[in-house]
Amino acid sequence: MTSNGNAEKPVFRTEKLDIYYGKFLAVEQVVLEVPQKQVTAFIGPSGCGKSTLLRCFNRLNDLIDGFHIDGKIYYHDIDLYDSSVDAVQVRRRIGMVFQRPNPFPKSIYDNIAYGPRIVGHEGSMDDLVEDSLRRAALWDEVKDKLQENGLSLSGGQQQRLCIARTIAVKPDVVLMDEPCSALDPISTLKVEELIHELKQDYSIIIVTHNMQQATRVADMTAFFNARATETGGKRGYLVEFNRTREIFENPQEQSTQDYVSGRFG
Ligand SMILES: Nc1ncnc2c1ncn2[C@@H]1O[C@H](COP(=O)(O)OP(=O)(O)OP(=O)(O)O)[C@@H](O)[C@H]1O
Repeated sequence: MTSNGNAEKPVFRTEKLDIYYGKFLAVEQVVLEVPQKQVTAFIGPSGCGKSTLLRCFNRLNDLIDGFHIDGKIYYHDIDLYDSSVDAVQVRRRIGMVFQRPNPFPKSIYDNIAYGPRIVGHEGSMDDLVEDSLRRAALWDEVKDKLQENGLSLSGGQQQRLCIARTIAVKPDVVLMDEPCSALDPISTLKVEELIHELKQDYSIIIVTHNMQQATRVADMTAFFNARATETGGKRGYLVEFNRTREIFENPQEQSTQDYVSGRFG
């Protein structure tokens, strides 16, 4: 797997980013640089816009009526929302793993082969399927039943299948929206180990409500909060972004301290 650009440069950079659903300004003025080949966690109380921001990075919100942004998101040096950028290509380079495992109702093999077939993968599909499943630490558990339905696997295995499916199209970035929240503790640890392995090759952003998970997997952590608006709603904003250890052991803001010590949220 290759990534574009210099490893010193951020994979994403936002400039004064405002995110709207129709007239509702959901998240305001995000200024953030997400490093390459590291794990970045987004934490914060419910409704502060973590998932909204995450979905901006692969233009998944484009599918929502009324969604728009002000400001900029750069992916490497590309203005991600420029009219010349093809959102389908973006989603190929920037994959996503969701909260609930969502394998296709197809065989384990075809779950992996589906994306590469669409993009015209040349070379051995068997090798690609094996390699993707190995990288997702699932090969040994499924190698003798590749033709069985993906939905026959356990929840934790299904989530690793979804991760294998995501990396099979050789993305540059993997976005994860609470990937372990539907999993038991053992499956959660397996996925966390996998995240550690994957950061050798991919830049990863993970939304999590689990503080321990952020400390276990993330190199960098962004803490978001929401403030009340004049109209009684809530508007998210980035409070603090730093190395995970700093956020948890030496935060600069009182609200970060309160959140990471479990005093609110
Ligand atoms: N499709 C949508 N249409 C309109 N408003 C939305 C949509 N999705 C999210 N919102 C609003 O945007 C704000 C941020 O929501 P978001 O789900 O991004 O927060 P979050 O921090 O990820 O929350 P949680 O931790 O509960 O998942 C909320 O006020 C939410 O109601």
